[in-house]
Amino acid sequence: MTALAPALSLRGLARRFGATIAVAGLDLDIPSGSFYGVVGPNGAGKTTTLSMATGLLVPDAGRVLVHGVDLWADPHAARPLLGVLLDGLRTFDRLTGAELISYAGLLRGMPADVVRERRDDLLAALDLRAAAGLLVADYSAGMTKKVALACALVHAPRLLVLDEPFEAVDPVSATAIRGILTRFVAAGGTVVLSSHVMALVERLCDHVAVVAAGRVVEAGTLDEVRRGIDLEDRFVGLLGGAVPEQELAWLRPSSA
Ligand SMILES: Nc1ncnc2c1ncn2[C@@H]1O[C@H](COP(=O)(O)OP(=O)(O)OP(=O)(O)O)[C@@H](O)[C@H]1O
Repeated sequence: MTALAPALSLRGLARRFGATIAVAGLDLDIPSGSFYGVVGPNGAGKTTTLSMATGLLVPDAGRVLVHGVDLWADPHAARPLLGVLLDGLRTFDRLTGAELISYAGLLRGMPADVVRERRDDLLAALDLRAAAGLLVADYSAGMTKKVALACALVHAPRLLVLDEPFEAVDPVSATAIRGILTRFVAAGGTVVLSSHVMALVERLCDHVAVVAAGRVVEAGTLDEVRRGIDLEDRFVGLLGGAVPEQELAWLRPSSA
């Protein structure tokens, strides 16, 4: 591990599912201390990339370095550095929210009293105190996302990788999460998040990568990527031509 190493380095990352090439030799460096947004159209390979970058999906090829540590060669050294929230990841939903956070902390080998203290802090910070004793199976989509975020934060990782962390989360909770993440980066942590909400990426992130067809098509600081225009306009300019405009002539209320 070196002080100068990027928080996350992806080199030649590749993965296919049958005939589908989900990630096609993707290279990306996430500087330490950055708030990094990953954007791209549906099916671009973002979730597959983040799954391989966090040890949850075996790559067909390529390397993942977390603060200079090779994740797939030395997972025991790399995993403690990582906090992960992935879209659609199954969780132990027969536990209560409080139990799930405790379980995540204890699994990381943390002392029980520290886990208890951090669990209570996280439940309060994410407005989950009233739901702490409910089964996660009975949580709403936004509450499930918040408790999963708490599990990703409990061991105070150096690098947080979050797939769509704001999806389904109400505006008050989203503000609280933004505050938590901003303070985490200000304290020297690194956040990588994927999102389809360009305004959110522009507001939060200092770097952005645009991914399409399993590759990075543009990456750099927010200003380098958006080139003086809105990120959304830049995104559509880069990729909009890929989606043909299809006239749905039958889609008229009167044509039933
Ligand atoms: N488990 C799987 N089995 C088969 N194909 C998969 C699987 N996971 C992903 N794919 C395919 O890989 C490609 C990339 O999917 P991925 O979920 O990584 O994209 P994404 O950029 O996260 O999309 P979205 O923005 O819609 O969430 C898609 O064509 C998808 O159908």
